[in-house]
Amino acid sequence: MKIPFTKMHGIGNNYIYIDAITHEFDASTFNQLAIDVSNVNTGIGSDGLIVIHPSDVADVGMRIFNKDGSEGQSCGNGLRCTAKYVYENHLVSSSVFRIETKAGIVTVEVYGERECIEQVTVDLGTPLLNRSQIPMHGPDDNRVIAEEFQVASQTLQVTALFLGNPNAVFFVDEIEGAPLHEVGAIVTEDPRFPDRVNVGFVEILSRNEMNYRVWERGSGITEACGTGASAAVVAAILNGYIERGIDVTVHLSGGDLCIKWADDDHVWMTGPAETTIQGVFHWKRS
Ligand SMILES: N[C@@H](CCC[C@H](N)C(=O)O)C(=O)O
Repeated sequence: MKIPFTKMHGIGNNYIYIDAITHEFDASTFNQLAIDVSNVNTGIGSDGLIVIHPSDVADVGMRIFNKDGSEGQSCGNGLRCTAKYVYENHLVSSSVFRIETKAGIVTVEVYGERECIEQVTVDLGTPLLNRSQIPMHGPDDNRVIAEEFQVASQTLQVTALFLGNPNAVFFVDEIEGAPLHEVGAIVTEDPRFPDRVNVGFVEILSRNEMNYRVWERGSGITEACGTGASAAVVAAILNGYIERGIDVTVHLSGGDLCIKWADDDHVWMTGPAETTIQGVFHWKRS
């Protein structure tokens, strides 16, 4: 089967994009297709698959499938790339438009020439802070802020919230020593998070700057996670490290994002989107 695709990335978080507005695909194959395109040896190599599809409730729709074939609810870097793709390909007319995701409808704004969008702002909406909304098991339905959290033999402090996807955030003294493998790989599968979780590590650099690294649910370590970095800014504000309502620069392995938790409760993320390859994947279904 021949699958036309575009490979795009947002600060290194790379996905294979298929356009289900222009082409027809069998939606029941998306989980397996994500596994197969992500394989660097027998596929294309990516952090997963993003399907751009028609929407009845917004201008376009987007679905995100991780490397292991599981479906996430949203994707911050993927939303910026989807916005670039649909605007450059004249699938929307205005530079401000709405994208449907499994986590709700988000508004995006693209900046640049019609054929060459470079930066995109995404209104990721309102973070969900109560335990049951993350979801996370526990004794009550309060917010999870610097809560003691046992991982193997260590006692850590976790701040958890839902912003597009479930996120657990740990603050560390130095990002280079962040235990991505030792803690990230374990916590993402921890039964206290019934839907699994994205695991982020944050080093606070100043009142408006932080380093962030991530172990993504379903994909492992990636160069960047837009919803995760946005959740990390909210977590830093909840812990009193950063003030609300200001632009925060988040340094990720693949580049920087500008993120603000505004006074109206919405979280705004701005960053680049890039196209790297267009082609046809010759898919031998496994
Ligand atoms: N990389 C993404 C998030 C992708 C989904 C995530 N792994 C999940 O399943 O929750 C981003 O940029 O937000």
